[in-house]
Formats: sequence, structure tokens, C-alpha cells
Amino acid sequence: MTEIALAVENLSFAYGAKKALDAVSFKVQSGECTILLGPNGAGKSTLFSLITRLYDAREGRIELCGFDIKKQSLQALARLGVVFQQTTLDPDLSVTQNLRYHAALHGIGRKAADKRIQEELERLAMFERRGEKVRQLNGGHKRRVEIARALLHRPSLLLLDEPTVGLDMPSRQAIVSHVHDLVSQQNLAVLWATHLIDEIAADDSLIVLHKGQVKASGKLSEILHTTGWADPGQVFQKLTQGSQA
Ligand SMILES: Nc1ncnc2c1ncn2[C@@H]1O[C@H](COP(=O)(O)OP(=O)(O)OP(=O)(O)O)[C@@H](O)[C@H]1O
Repeated sequence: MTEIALAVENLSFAYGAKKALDAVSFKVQSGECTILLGPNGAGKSTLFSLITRLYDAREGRIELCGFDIKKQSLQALARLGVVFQQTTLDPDLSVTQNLRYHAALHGIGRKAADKRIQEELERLAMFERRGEKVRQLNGGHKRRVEIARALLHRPSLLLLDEPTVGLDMPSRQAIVSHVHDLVSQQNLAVLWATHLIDEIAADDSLIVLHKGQVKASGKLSEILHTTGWADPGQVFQKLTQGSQA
């Protein structure tokens, strides 16, 4: 059965007079990687700030696994794991220390925490580096630790805000492939914000955001089938650069 991990309904948000999101609606399903594709200024970070409750929207509604993030925020946020654009690991602590700290914040006991830390680090091929200080890791490895950390409390939805920015190609490819493995093996829902077309896999879902509005959403294969466009690059170009169908 498909479950809806995230439902966003008619969401609008403005910074003063500047409208950043305009009646945005979409759904993210469990077991799917949904790519939130939009050029700079499309509203991706604003949307993530609303889902994580950094800001509150006056118009619209957000549900995580059926829980309204305003009315049932504890239940809703417990189901959410987030990797922000800026790293938030403590560089002077080891990988394990960073993860234990996060587990403690979520009320996970030491024994259970260590078991989960091992599982998540092994899944991301980082267990060998568990004793290293975070400042010794390269950018790609830091990202993997952040993903492991975001998964420790077993969320249903993982939000990734441009997680590959600043990484070299092999590190980017490793992250893309690790996240897709997680989705298929753990029935996790992923919402991945990016402006990089080559991070989209053939069976991903896609939300194209432009100037605060959803221009298309659904399975990439269905969007290509309906529009007749060749690939995600053409979808992006048609929907965000003027001449559109
Ligand atoms: N604090 C703010 N005050 C005023 N306007 C803002 C603020 N933050 C964002 N905006 C504006 O809101 C719109 C959406 O910005 P947002 O950062 O959400 O887009 P984005 O898709 O995340 O872009 P990027 O890929 O560059 O991070 C843009 O026009 C931006 O200039």
C-alpha cells in the first residue's frame, strides 16, 4: 500500500510584499524519491523552512504522515529527518560522538543508539570512519554522516536541501546512489531539493517549482509521457525558461 508521507495543500508564504510561495500543493509518497527541482529563487528553501517549522505559514496546510504540523507538531516532527544545506555537525567531535549527541536529543538510550549508529553508518559505508573527527572528513563523507544522523530516529520522510552542493562528481554520485538505495530498501520517503538535473533518476517523482508555483508534479516517466518531452532537462527548460507548453 502506498502511504502519503507528506501532503502540502494550498501553501502560500510571503516575505513582506515578496511572494515566495503561491498556492503550492503536492504529495510525497513512501518508497519514492521526489525531486524538488527549481532554479535559484524558486522557493525551495522557503518550502523547507515551512515544513521544518522554522517559519509558519498563514495560508495552507502541511501534514506529515497524516499529522498536521501546527496542530500535532510533536507527532509530525518526530517523523521528519532533515539535512540542511549548511553542515551542522560539530567538527571537533568524532563521527560517533556527533551521532550519539543527536540520538540523546531524540531520547534514544545509549545501547539502542549505538546499534542504530552502526546500522546507519554501515549502510552509508562510513562505519570504518566512526572514530575520526568530523573536521578530518571530506565534504562527501560529512554529508553521509549528516544523512546517517537524520535517519537515527527512524523518520518516515527525509528532507534534503541541495545535499550535494560543493561536492566533486564521485561524491555526488555516491550520495545520489546511497539515497536511492535507502528509498528502495527502507520504504523511506525522500524530498530532495536541487537545481541539478543529473541528480534525477528514471523512476523518481518530480516537482518543478518556479517563481513560487508548482509547474508540474508526478512520476518523471508520466510527465515525459504526457508532455512528449525527451528528458528532465527539457522539462526543466520548458517549465522554467519562458517558452512553455
Ligand atoms: N529572508 C528573505 N527576505 C526576503 N525575501 C526572501 C528571503 N528569503 C528568500 N527570499 C525571496 O523569496 C524567494 C524564494 O527564495 P528561496 O530561498 O526559498 O528560493 P530557493 O529556491 O531556495 O533558491 P536557492 O536555490 O537560491 O536557494 C526569492 O525570490 C528570494 O529572493
